[in-house]
Amino acid sequence: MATKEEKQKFDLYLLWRVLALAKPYKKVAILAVTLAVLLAPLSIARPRLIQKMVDDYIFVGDTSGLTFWALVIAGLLVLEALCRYSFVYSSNWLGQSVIRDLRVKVFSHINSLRLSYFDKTPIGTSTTRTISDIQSINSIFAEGVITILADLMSIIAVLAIMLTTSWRLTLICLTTMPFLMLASYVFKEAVKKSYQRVRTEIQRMNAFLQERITGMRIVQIFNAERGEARKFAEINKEYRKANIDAILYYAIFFPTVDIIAAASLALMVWWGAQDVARAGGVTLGALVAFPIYINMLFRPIRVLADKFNTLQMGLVASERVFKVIDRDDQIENTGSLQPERLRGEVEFRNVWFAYTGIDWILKDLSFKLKSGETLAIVGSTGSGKTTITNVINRFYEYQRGEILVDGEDLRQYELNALRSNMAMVLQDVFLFTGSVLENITLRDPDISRERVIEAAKLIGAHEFIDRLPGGYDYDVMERGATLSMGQRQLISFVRALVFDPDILILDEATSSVDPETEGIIQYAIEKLIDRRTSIVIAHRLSTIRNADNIMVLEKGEIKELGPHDELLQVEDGRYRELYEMQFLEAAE
Ligand SMILES: Nc1ncnc2c1ncn2[C@@H]1O[C@H](COP(=O)(O)OP(=O)(O)OP(=O)(O)O)[C@@H](O)[C@H]1O
Repeated sequence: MATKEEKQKFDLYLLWRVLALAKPYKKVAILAVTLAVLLAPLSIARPRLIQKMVDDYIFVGDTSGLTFWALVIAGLLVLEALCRYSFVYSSNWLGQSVIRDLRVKVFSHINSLRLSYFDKTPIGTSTTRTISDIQSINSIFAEGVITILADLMSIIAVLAIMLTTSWRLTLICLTTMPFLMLASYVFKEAVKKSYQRVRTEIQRMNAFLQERITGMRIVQIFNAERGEARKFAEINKEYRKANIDAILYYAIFFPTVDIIAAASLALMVWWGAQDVARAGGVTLGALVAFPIYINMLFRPIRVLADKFNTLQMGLVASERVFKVIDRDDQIENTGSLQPERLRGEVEFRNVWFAYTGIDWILKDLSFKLKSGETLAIVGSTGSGKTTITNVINRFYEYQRGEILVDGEDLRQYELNALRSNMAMVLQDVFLFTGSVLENITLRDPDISRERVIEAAKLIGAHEFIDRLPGGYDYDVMERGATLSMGQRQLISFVRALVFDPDILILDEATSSVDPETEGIIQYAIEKLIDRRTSIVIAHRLSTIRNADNIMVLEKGEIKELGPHDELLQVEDGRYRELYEMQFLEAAE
């Protein structure tokens, strides 16, 4: 456990790090701080002038200068309003600019993390970090540091003017301070706790909702709506309770401060009136100005405790965001080879791989693919087929052995150069919200519409895309929900083809489609793998038959490897068994 001192040091470090983010906006930051400092004397000038008007003019029955001073007060009011507007605008502008930059930074960083990070981190967490946590950092600028500074400045200024006006009256007013301090402390701690609960509950609610909506089919098909609704109602109830608790503390605290302020005022009037009557040191003007001073003193104190909490919460959020940014979990990218194109030779030499520890998923794998060859991988579920494709892409790092591409170690290639020469078609096609065209080009400006159409025509997808309302501009709903499985697959084939990869990795979908679509897909795959090195996790008899080699994988080991005809000859062979049981049956 960190000691309180360590915690404070850490908070200061976090604060410094957050403030350092404002470096590119130094001028605006200086402007905001200057305005904060300027506002304090500006706001106390008014009551001071009122005091002067009472004492120097009204009290002595001279009305000659009243208009002038009234105009000065009005002018000051306008100036203060302008300064306050500029202050609020500049501090929020600063906060929003900083978090805009930070969001981009976090998003880019998340994009570069290894896939293993996402295996361990729920999607909801990454979204929370990029959106709501960063939003809280804005409050450090907009409601935290600079406004706290402004409030402190105005407290100091008010106290100074009060003391110079009448130190006795000031001391009378301050007798209630210990009560105020105590109330602020209790409030601050209580609200902090309930806000922490609010945050936890909202995180739970986010995660729950996200998962249920994603898995809506399962919920509905198994009639789980009622159970899920009950669970949701439970989380919702906790969320409501945490919020109400927080609001309750505000409801108690603010009237308490008002009562304390009223007590100060009452004490001041009681004592001050007697003093004026006695013709002591207090002037009538001071008695008129003091209630305004008291109001000005209590107003910032009233919100200060709350602002410290906001600052604290902003710091907690910043700690989480920095944790993501500091995560050094990228795939090592130290290679320097950046070939324009690859010949497409792939070789595995005694490759071992485990997702965790020594739980080997790939065991001593060795095989070779010549340029332009197709390798079909078959094997039972969980045998490691997808894993092979994951390590070639460097989504995950293999631990032992060597993978060579065109005779060079995979790690010798610059990651982007390597990946730009490889394409992957996943079984579970993922489409983003946007047009068909955008889903194919992935917003790469170098890929023209003509090229997309050409690729679509080549693999026989053009006709179906053209028939969609709007054609290539047809709006794909989230994850492509409005398209059929076959259509989604075809779009992902075009996507792979326009990138014209030298090595293609294809995870064939197992979902059955109607015979006509099946024909189109089969044709598309043939075109796709034609004359380029391809590794296909194969489920179609046609793909397997056409492949140069077939690898039968079992528990991460190669059981058989060779061309279709050769493997079929193996007596009691695994491929022969699979072929007869699975593929022939499916084909029939
Ligand atoms: N991200 C991961 N983290 C940890 N273990 C994983 C991960 N992905 C896969 N595995 C494990 O690795 C093993 C091989 O998985 P893989 O996905 O490569 O199998 P597969 O042959 O492609 O199976 P399928 O035909 O069902 O897609 C499985 O036991 C699986 O549980």
